[in-house]
Amino acid sequence: MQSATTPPFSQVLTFRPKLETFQPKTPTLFSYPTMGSVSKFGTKIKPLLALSNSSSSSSSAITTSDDGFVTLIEYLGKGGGIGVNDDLVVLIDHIQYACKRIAALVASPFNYSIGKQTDVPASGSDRDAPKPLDILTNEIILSSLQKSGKVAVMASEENDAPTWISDDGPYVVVTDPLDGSRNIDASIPTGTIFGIYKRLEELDDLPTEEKALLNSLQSGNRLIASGYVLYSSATILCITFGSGTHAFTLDRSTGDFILTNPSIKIPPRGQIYSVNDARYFDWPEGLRKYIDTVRQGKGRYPKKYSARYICSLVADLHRTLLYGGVAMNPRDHLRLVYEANPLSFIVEQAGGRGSDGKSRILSLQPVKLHQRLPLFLGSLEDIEELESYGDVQQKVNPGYEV
Ligand SMILES: O=P(O)(O)OC[C@H]1O[C@](O)(COP(=O)(O)O)[C@@H](O)[C@@H]1O
Repeated sequence: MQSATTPPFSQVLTFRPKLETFQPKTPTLFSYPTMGSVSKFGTKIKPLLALSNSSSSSSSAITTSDDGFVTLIEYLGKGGGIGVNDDLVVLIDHIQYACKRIAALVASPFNYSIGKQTDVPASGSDRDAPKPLDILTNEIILSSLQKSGKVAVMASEENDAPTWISDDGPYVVVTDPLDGSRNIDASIPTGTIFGIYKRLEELDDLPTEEKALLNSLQSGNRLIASGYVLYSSATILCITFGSGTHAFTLDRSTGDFILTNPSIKIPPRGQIYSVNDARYFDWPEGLRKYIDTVRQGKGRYPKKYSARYICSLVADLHRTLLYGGVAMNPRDHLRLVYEANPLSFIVEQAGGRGSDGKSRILSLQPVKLHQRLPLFLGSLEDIEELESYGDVQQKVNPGYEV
């Protein structure tokens, strides 16, 4: 039953937050600094280089504008995204727009009442019961993909089957519109994940349902782009087109994603493992040994590791990408098609590895849209060491409640 203060779900679906809504309408003590105005405070910040852990030559192909800042779309237009054609730029532009709307939504004072509405019951398929915000963000992404005119089919965590959009759309998009939505009431970071494939033209004559599914079950090896957007203290869009991994930070004053971390290189070793270790006694011997070893500083890297676990895949991965180490979920929980594959592509393009504990994720052939698997993402040497323990996939799954 709806409470008196909670809008009905149908109204919630028409809730369309705009970024401008969150700009102060009356003068306040604080006004958003624009990127251009930052230098007035005495420090000329160059986001292109300031946050980069890349080599200086890697961004030399990109021409910066006068103020030294490059937006995502400028970056694509100026040769940053090698092999990115106009169709793909249009698609990315629509995806970034959808993600800005989601960024506003997850930060909105109204999402509390939206989140309080009764969860939609799980369907018969192997999907978790979606939360209202999962459905809303799914609608936002779908609407942007439809408007782009560039998408044949969207496969989402929130739909039992892929949604056919247009016969002549050149691309296939797989997505988890709002990962970590269970964290939302506590304002813990969440994220959107997406992967882009080319439409398989050889399937064009098949019945719609069949070609929608087969297009969505492409192996991760065939991804032409993938990315995530992290909704945290900053909103960060991290993307790869197969020529490095690059991160852009949302400038809320202009609504632009600004290139802040070009050519991210994940450190070959980190000192952080990220896992829900309340599950320790359900883990197999190999995984327990690995964690016991590195936390005592007795592994190949002779330093004691620290634990960090946000329980929000995008946030845990983003930290891992920048600081190194391993982000993992050893049980069959995360999804191959729209979580593991896009994120593995990002990690590999940054010099790391995505594994199911035995094999490279991107070489796996998906057989089901909502297929689950153990997932290990991170620094190359850390993942290789972890895999060497052999037995790291958790088979026991008593159906945890939180
Ligand atoms: O309960 P666990 O095993 O710690 O799993 C937590 C993981 O589940 C997730 O919340 C994803 O689950 P959903 O796809 O159901 O949202 C991740 O963000 C997080 O890393």
